[in-house]
Amino acid sequence: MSWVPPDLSQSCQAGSNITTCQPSTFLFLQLVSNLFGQSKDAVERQDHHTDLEDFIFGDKFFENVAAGGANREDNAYDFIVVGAGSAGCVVANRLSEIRQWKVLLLEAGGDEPDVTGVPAFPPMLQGSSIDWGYTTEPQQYNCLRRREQRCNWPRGKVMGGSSAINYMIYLRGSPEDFNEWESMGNKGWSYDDVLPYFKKSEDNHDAEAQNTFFHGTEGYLSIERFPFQDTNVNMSIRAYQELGLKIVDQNTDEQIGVMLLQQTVKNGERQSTNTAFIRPIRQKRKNLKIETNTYVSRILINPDTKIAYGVEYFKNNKVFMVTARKEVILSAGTFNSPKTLMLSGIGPSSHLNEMNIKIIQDLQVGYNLQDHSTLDGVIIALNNTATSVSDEERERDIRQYIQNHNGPLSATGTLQIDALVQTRYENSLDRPDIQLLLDTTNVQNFINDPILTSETNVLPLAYYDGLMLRPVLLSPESRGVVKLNTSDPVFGPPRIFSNTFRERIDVLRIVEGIRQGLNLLKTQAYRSIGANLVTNKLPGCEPFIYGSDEYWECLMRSYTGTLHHQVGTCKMGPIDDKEAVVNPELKVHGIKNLRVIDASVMPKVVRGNTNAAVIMIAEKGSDMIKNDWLHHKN
Ligand SMILES: Cc1cc2nc3c(=O)[nH]c(=O)nc-3n(C[C@H](O)[C@H](O)[C@H](O)COP(=O)(O)OP(=O)(O)OC[C@H]3O[C@@H](n4cnc5c(N)ncnc54)[C@H](O)[C@@H]3O)c2cc1C
Repeated sequence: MSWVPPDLSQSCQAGSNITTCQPSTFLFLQLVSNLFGQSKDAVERQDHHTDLEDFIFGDKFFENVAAGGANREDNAYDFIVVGAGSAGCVVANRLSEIRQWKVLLLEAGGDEPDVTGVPAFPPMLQGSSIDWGYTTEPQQYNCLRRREQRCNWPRGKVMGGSSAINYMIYLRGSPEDFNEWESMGNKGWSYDDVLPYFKKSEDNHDAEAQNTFFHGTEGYLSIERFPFQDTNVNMSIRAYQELGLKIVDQNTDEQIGVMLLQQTVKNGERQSTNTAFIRPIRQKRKNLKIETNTYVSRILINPDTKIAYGVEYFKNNKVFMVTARKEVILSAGTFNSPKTLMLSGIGPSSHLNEMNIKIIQDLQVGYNLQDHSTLDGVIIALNNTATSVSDEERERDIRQYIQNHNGPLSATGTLQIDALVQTRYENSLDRPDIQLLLDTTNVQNFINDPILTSETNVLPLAYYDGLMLRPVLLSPESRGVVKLNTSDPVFGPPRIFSNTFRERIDVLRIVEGIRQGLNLLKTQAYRSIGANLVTNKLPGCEPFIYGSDEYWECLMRSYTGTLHHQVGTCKMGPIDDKEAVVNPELKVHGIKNLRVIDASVMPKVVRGNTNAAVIMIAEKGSDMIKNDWLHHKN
């Protein structure tokens, strides 16, 4: 099954006045698909995407299955891991290290196509065949100018999950984030407890690896800088230094400052958790079975004993059941882990009643949703780079990348710079509350049609003539909720009520973040290239004075953005925490032999990009499982 790029014809109408709607973009995507659409994973599997829509279900759905409509896979496993994303790939690797354990890894998507490997390509992965394509529900606080007032919240549906489509930033968060988790009743999750697990997965060969207190060199996951920096990268780092920010390694105990980011890459190629943790063992460990294009619909739980004993899944239009002798581990991510729990009878009783699902355990599944929010629309025009590269230049860059994994396509443009700052609203001593990122953009397209520009943002990050300043809210107060789809709970997308910017403090922090970021324009570095702020007002915000607090708030609510760091919907917490879904050992409260291990368990989002912390959670969770079954139960 080869990769299918996003379908721009959905957005581009005849007469669209932006360049990404021109035929050259369609041809470029076709070229990329031809060159990078296949997967280098060894066995090109014969299975096809399950045409789930063809499967009929309704009120009697689960009764039919229970009555024998399902094929039972008699071959029991010790552990079943649901979802091969950032967490699931790590867990499957670590559990299958124990030779006598039989491990089954089930993934709804297919093999990871080669297109994910190219660092400059993430924009074109969103909306492509390896994205679940979720959107938020329309709300009064956010996404007001987006199509149908919904923001796109992509998630990877592929081996590697979201680590295969993300921007590869490796940033762990502040030590105090983890101490805070512990202070919320999660014993064993302080920074001292989790640091060894960050180091365990890390294989860092850059200079900072010499600081062996914080960095590891023997893990599966390669952490490196990109091999290519264009002139604006170094110029922007100099500018931040002019503003007084120190260059620091933000993956130590010091975050406030600026750095050329560490990335999940190896020799100019992405390291998803599939690439790092599964590829090296996939054909070697006989006790690990991987099933792709396999959609898990629910966890099988005995309602009397409350013991989880397997899963039910769909593949090739057939429904199967498979059993787990020891545990089921749910690693389906922030949206699909709560969804799967609710379909299995674990969730808030009011919602499960409404959905006619028999309640096995009443827990606040789906609540506590948090995200790192940002906005589109604060644009700095540069005079030293061009968006309009010729076909020849693009082909030259592709050739260079294929030959030696170098050149403009081996990096994410200016997105490889990270500044972490504090606003006046931050009370902690040394934790940042705003991340300043510099995304790349095409200025004229954005002025012509900001919504269409973001919908058709598929070209490599390497080609740009403007910077989109993105202040990112690191410690949001707003909390959202995930619920089941009312008309199609099993196969339909979950309903995501993001509640982004519902709390006023979140807006205030971003406003100050914008102002701090715009100080870049005062620096010698930016002045010397004639960089200037694009002050055209965006549609919907014309009534406000450009640059006023009200104008920035209008942009936030109209052109809401996300760093895609949604977490928290199966919150980790002790039994007396009314919102908690899993305990500090990641076991679902009240249920035996079922854990959740993924981004959904974070009680509070870390003040860094979430992939590194998810991988750490998976490393630590795997050790907890080993400890239980090797040392206590057997
Ligand atoms: C576009 C984007 C950019 C990002 N950029 C960065 C970044 O630069 N740095 C960073 O640190 N973080 C980034 N993140 C966030 C980070 O990648 C995620 O926090 C992390 O990958 C989440 O890991 P997870 O294991 O919880 O979920 P996922 O990695 O999403 O894995 C869940 C897996 O479960 C599978 N699955 C779901 N439901 C089922 C089912 N019912 N049956 C079978 N399988 C199922 C999915 O297909 C998927 O493979 C980004 C995320 C996105 C989407």
